[in-house]
Amino acid sequence: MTFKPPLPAPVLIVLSGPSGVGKDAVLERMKERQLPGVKYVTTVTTRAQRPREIEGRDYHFFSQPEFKKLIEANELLEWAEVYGNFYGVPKAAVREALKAGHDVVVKVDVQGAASIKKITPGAVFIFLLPPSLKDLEARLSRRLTESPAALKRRLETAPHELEQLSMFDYFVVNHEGRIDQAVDCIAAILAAEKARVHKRNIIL
Ligand SMILES: Nc1ncnc2c1ncn2[C@@H]1O[C@H](COP(=O)(O)OP(=O)(O)OP(=O)(O)O)[C@@H](O)[C@H]1O
Ligand SMILES: Nc1nc2c(ncn2[C@@H]2O[C@H](COP(=O)(O)O)[C@@H](O)[C@H]2O)c(=O)[nH]1
Repeated sequence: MTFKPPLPAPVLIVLSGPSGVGKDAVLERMKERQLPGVKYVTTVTTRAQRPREIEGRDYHFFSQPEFKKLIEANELLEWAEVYGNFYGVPKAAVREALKAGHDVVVKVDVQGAASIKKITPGAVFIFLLPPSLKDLEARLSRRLTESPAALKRRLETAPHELEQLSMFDYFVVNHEGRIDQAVDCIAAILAAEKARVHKRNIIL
């Protein structure tokens, strides 16, 4: 008898969590650690570019009319208005990366995760959690990117987002000063998902 183990199927990871929990910090560390075969799809936003942000790395920065065109051309896997700006996931980039056999990671807010779950429940939904609301507030404040009013808005939204935990497949706690531990946990989830006997079906 000849035997070959099954080929692992590409996985679509949807990373979500309240603003300031550390999604970008975790993604940045994942990139630094060069997890093999993983592609990160940069999302599109109409939000103003922050001083240290780089076009194409942090976001694709679009004007509102340009964003509207993407919606009309059905080029976004999902889109949402978040804190007064528009954000969306470019469908073609996700599709092409999966087609090339890569595992794909996208970062969205909780409403984005809910939308993607409706479209393709076969994605893997990970909720990044803060150790406490106090830590979340400290992180968002330290980042110095939000006006006091915007900070308040984001912090008031967080408890409602945290109530959506049951929608997710996994939670990962981003403990203070332990980003690598969160990355280890995501890498373990990815490894387990790739070893599934019954593959998840990704429909885009
Ligand atoms: N484990 C951690 N320990 C300490 N500080 C952290 C940790 N993770 C992230 N931070 C810091 O917390 C702040 C918020 O992190 P980050 O910008 O990555 O959050 P985010 O979830 O991507 O936010 P948003 O949803 O608003 O884009 C940053 O200053 C980041 O350096
Ligand atoms: N639904 C979507 N949410 C997205 C997308 N890209 C980013 N985000 C989330 O928006 C908020 C605000 O982000 P910020 O950079 O202004 O702090 C945060 O939760 C992001 O994760 C997207 O394509 N769709």
